[in-house]
Amino acid sequence: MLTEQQIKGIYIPVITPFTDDHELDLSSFQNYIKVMANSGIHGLVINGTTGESPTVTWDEVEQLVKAAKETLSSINSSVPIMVGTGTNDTASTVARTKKAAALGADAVLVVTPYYNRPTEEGIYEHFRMAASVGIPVMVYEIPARTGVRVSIEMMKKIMSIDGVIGLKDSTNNLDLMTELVRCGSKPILCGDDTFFYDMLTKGAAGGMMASASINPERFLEVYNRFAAGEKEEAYQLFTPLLPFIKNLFEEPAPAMLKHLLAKQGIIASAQLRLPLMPASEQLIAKIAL
Ligand SMILES: O=C(O)C1=N[C@H](C(=O)O)C[C@H](O)C1
Repeated sequence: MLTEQQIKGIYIPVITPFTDDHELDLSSFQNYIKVMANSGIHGLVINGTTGESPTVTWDEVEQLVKAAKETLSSINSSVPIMVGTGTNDTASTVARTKKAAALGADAVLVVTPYYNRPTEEGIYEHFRMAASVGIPVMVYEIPARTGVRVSIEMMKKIMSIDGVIGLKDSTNNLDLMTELVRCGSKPILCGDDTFFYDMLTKGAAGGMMASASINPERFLEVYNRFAAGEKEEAYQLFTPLLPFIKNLFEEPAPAMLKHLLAKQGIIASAQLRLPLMPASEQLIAKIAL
């Protein structure tokens, strides 16, 4: 199981490859997991936003976790696996969290409950219940997608729950993490790729970023330089990545990411499930590998 100390470095929220018939493509998935794990990244996240969680069934998530574990063991890799189990229903979140624990996940990623607009007390209870299962919980705050923004005071309370080991911060600004770090918070990973360098300077422990799937060593180098105290070098390495990151998210993710992974030959097809659509020809023309 993951510890707070292991929440650092580059975590890859993995895509879910589909065949052209929209079925799971486990063979591409296993190849992709192997490439990511061999690159030296610090962790993998299955069924995050990048994994198209809204259109992947729980039964499919279980197949993905089993396939990833099998691949990692075949290459003697100890890269930890985090599984997205958060929904906007506390009971189903708890049930999924129990199932992820039974599958041997190292931690779970639980998003702030979206759509039903709970009170802050309700959100606190949601995370408390998820953490009570006994597998480490990483909180995922992404207001632009959930439609709710947890106050800084409430996030401090949520972070103090036993079993919560850190926060993936996709709030699109530095206010939350600046205050949490000031109070000596549990580790925070940047979940908003363009902010990676800025968040490192404010005390982030690393990043959980979809863009790091493409040539992960570029992001690892930024992190390693920064961690070694070579901040200017890290900045000089990160700045040229920004146009690539912006293009990657210009259209709904992970369309462009899947296109690039297919182009690199890591997965067989860039297929998505509706309502997500393939990357446009205009965007494809903008990004040369
Ligand atoms: O897969 C995720 O989870 C990620 N979420 C962020 C988002 O959805 O905007 C971006 C991050 O790169 C990965």
